[in-house]
Amino acid sequence: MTTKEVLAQGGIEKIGLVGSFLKLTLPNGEKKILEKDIPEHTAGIEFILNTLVSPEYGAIKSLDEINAVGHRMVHGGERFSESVLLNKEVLDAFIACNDLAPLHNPANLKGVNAVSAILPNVPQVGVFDTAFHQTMPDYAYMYAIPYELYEKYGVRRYGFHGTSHRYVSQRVCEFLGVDPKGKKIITCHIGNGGSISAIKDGKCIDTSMGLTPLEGLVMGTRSGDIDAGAVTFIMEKEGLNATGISNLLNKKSGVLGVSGVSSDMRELEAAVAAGNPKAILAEKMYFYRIKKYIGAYAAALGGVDIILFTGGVGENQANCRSEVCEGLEFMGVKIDLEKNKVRGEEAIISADDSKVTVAVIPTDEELMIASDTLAILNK
Ligand SMILES: Nc1ncnc2c1ncn2[C@@H]1O[C@H](COP(=O)(O)OP(=O)(O)O)[C@@H](O)[C@H]1O
Ligand SMILES: CC(=O)OP(=O)(O)O
Ligand SMILES: [Mg+2]
Repeated sequence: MTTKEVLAQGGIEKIGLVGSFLKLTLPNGEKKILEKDIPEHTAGIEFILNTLVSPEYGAIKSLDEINAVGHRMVHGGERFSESVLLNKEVLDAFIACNDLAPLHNPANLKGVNAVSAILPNVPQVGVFDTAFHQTMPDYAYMYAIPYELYEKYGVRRYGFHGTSHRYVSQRVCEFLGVDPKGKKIITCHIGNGGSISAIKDGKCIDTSMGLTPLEGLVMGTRSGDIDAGAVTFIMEKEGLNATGISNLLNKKSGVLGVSGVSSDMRELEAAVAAGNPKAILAEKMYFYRIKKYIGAYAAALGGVDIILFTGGVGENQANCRSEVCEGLEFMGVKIDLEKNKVRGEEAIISADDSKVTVAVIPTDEELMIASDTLAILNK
């Protein structure tokens, strides 16, 4: 961690399915796919650790070299406003949030348990997606529904991708050589899931995701904002129960649902280039929603100094950035189309005479997790 050197990077896909594999990037940049039957998460963690120490791919010589393990944990509710050392009491509080993120939290816990089983004496740290957003004021995080639903079940807006919003908002200030104090920043994390945050003096004051990662932007397969009246209407017309409507809005909507083509923005771009009208519509909706949130957050912040793009789409797709910023000249946003051609690297993409600085900052949630873990270890 002194040099922040990446020794190995990778992830397992298709756990419990046919054709599961570990995708690995070696320090020299070489990519490998290691196919392996991985029925559940503990076997997956075991395979990762064995790969780390194997002579062929070995990044380390022995598991004894691992001083700590940091985990991305998605929903920490109101309990966690910063990263914490994991112990039984903390994990019980985390499990209590399972209902709020049924897709993410149980999987996170499996990762923790697997590491505990294999490396019982190594400290583990939890880094929560929701933590950075805990500074939102109540009038931004409350829903206008009966107050007792907040008291009984914690129904409120929490926000997600907080580790990414925290990293890029700090990093952009380092990159530009400015102090976060006094700065108004809008961070656009646009990946498979997408969210936007408004950040004042380094603190989050609003973010587009809510109780769950469904609110806000149009995403790959998620609808984002939708009239709750439309939700109950569809449930009645289509005879859907809670699970049915949740699947429809989380997995079959967004650009996939509108275009019928794909949830992947590269494939959507290809369909747009081929003139597919539904793909063109889906793309316009996707960009328009981002623009609306930028306008809203400029108002919430009382102005904006920096707008930045991150995430798979935000880092790579130039026309997303230019379409989103088009027409925002009135608020001092002027993109330089030549500079905007950048892909996956830190850059300023606004014109020299743009009042607002627009930037691309590739996110690095892993570095944030490692840094938090080290800081807690050193405490
Ligand atoms: N070179 C690229 N050009 C356009 N879109 C890209 C590019 N690379 C990745 N993407 C898009 O980024 C999205 C995935 O973003 P990512 O941040 O990896 O998602 P997540 O972490 O939420 O799974 C996909 O829609 C993908 O098509
Ligand atoms: C919380 C969330 O939406 O995460 P992801 O974008 O990784 O699905
Ligand atoms: Mg991501």
